Amino acid sequence: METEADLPDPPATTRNILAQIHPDSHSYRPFTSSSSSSLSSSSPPDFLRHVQAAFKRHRPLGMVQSTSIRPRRILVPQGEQSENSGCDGCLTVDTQKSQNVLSSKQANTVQDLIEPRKSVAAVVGETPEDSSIILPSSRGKITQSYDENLNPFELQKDQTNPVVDPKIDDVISSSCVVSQHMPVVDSQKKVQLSLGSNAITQRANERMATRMDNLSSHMSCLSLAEMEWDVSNRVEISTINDHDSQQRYFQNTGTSDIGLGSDGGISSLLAKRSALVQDQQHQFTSFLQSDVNHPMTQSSAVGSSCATTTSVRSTSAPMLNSSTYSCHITQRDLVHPSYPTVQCISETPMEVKDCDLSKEQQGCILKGSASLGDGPVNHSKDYSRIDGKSTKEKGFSGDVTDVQSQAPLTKDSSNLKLSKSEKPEKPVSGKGASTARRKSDPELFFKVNGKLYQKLGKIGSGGSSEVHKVISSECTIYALKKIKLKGRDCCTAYGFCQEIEYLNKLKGRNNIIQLIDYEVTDKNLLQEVMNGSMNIKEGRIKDDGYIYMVLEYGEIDLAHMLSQKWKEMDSSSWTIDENWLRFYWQLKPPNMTSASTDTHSGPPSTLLQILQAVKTIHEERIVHSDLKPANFLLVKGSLKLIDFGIAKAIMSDTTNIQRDSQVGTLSYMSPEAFMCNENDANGNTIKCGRPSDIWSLGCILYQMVYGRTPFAEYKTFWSKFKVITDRNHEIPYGPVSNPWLLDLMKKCLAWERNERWRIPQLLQHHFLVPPVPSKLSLSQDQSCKLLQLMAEAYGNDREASVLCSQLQQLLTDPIPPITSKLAESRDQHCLEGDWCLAVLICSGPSFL
Ligand SMILES: Nc1ncnc2c1ncn2[C@@H]1O[C@H](COP(=O)(O)OP(=O)(O)OP(=O)(O)O)[C@@H](O)[C@H]1O
Repeated sequence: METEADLPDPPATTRNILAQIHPDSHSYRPFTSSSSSSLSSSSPPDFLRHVQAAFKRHRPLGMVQSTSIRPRRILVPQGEQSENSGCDGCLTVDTQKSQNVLSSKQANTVQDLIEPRKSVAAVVGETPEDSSIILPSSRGKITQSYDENLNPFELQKDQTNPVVDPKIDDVISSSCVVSQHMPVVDSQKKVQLSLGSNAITQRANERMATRMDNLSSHMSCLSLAEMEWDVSNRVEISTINDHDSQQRYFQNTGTSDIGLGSDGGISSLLAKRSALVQDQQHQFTSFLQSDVNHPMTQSSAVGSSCATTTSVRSTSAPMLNSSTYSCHITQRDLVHPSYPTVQCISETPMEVKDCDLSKEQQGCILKGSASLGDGPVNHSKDYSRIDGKSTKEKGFSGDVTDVQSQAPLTKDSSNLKLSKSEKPEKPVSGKGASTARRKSDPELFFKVNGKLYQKLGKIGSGGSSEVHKVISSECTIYALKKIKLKGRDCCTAYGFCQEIEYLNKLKGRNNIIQLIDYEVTDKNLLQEVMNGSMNIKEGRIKDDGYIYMVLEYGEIDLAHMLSQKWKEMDSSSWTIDENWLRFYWQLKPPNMTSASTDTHSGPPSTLLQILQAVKTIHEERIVHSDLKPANFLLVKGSLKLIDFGIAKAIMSDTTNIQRDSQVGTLSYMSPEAFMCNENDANGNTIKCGRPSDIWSLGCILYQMVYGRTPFAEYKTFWSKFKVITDRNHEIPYGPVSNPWLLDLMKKCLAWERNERWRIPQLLQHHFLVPPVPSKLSLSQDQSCKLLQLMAEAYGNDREASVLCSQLQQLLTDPIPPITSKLAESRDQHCLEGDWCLAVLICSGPSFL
């Protein structure tokens, strides 16, 4: 058992407090003007004012509670046993008797009284060393334990003969209201009123002083306390700075009285206390209600220097991540808005740290501080916004500030860097910034089907659209294509809607850009396209309609990839470096025999990917009509085709599309695209189809090889038109070391569209599927001679002789059918003479 001597001297601050509370103490007489008689005779409100004043000077503590708000205490095992349990003079009253006058709620409050006895060690330990607050990290919150049942007016009843159960220290420690003479209900539901001696009182005073000191130091750490409220599933930050309410609270508490010395007195005490508690609860509830419209609603703090209490319900509290903060604003912030310190609680359990107001600019949402002088702030809203999860649900649909702050989180910062081609969006600055951010400011956000996407920068603007880099509420980067419909003719507008249709059709195809979401503000237009009931109307669209398409984000397009490479080279001395081409295209190793990407596991070449993408759409009977390097995007290492704005579906009874207008990018346009819908020399209508896309592919390949398009020197539309539509015009091909490459280009750029190779053929072209190189370089004659010799060597072996003669035959004419077992295992490439000979030689007699 601890002795008095063990107890440390309370520091001056505590002495002051204690003296105000216990003016009879010889050691700690704070106010000379204040005597025991004067104090004991002072009215309850006076006394409360002393207490309040003392606390104001020292520690801000939250202390009110409504019926619906249940404080959570930290439950840490209390090692200390009751020192005077069973001591003489302890008046024990079975609480059962008191239950008569206690409602169930009141019983709860009594239970609350009990709880501190068990848990108070969490707040204040027995010694200064162990008095440090051990915050349960798993809770992820700070809990301030307090008890509204402690009635400071009970002090007056026993001023001259203070009786303190040592355990009351604990109660006091866990309470925001200090009471020496509180009846303590023990865990066995006994009410114990200690009627101790002066010595006990003295000791208790000292212990109390110690506790107060400890409490003071704890509260200096926890000037802002957090309580868990069961009010709602929301997190609420609130502040009380309503002095009237505080005053009312104290005045109300001052109306109680305690009768001691008899059972009835205890009952009376409990009854009054419960009435008091009810009143307090009522006061607080009405305070909360009356504060609904107050800037900082739902406060739980009392005292001029104790302005803020924050409720964070651990189970429903927002997930605060490393870059979001919930901020607790002390009253000094309220009083001195310029005061720089704001307490922020990070998600890291129980971590309380100071952060600077500048956090706001960094994305820390400090609405409270920002709005301290400005008017209402709905903190719960703020909280839900800073919650990564709830933001997903709510924040993005409502308020945008958190999006701003949350968007460029650390998820993929590299993604957030704007590429050179991206122009950052105009920052909204100045006074209007915060206001602007509160709403879904179109300057900063796109809204597609009610979902907000924050603009990160403009990627580019095509002939018909603007494309922006955006971030969604899930922190995913997308490209958002915005097409303005106003001023477009109907056909063009239909075309834009058809792009959506095609992209929907191509969903899941990994070489086509994926459409995530879209919105056409002109619903009729979309409907007509989707129903196929388009009426070609004269005139242009007058309404302010837009098409929004949320697309997978591509890091770079092929055009930029190529131009970067070309910049590295001196264009005047542009020569084909086949090794570079092979590297650049990641050509398949020569020993691969199939162009199909499905049959090998290595990375497919760029060219293969281009062809595969076009194959995909051609299989879906879609002609892209605008193939060019800029329309192949690199998305996570894969080339994907974009921009189906002028794509056309091929009708089922034809292989061509009917173009309503001449479209495409001139440098890549096929001759028939220029002459689409005109009549040829035979009077047939010229139509576009898949070969048109093949021509464009030929232009891309040409550009990759030579660094310029085939008709680059013809600058104007008419000169281009003239030369491209001229069947006699010879496309210049510079020398290339690989004749297959030259052949591939020519196969694509055949003027006659029917002469152009189709995608399946191109995929088998020797440039992509190089022939197996010969291992031996024997001439045909030499090979035949060798076979002759072998046949002779086997002499009378008729079967061997037949095989040799068949092989000889193959060498001279590879077409005839083979009936032997050699034919069963043959590969078409293997039928060439040198190879067969090699097999024969290697296999020897055993093969034969
Ligand atoms: N999903 C995307 N990811 C990244 N960038 C994109 C994406 N879609 C388009 N872009 C960029 O925006 C540019 C214009 O896009 P797009 O080609 O779709 O628009 P457009 O108006 O049809 O252009 P144009 O008619 O000139 O071809 C592209 O060149 C490309 O750089």
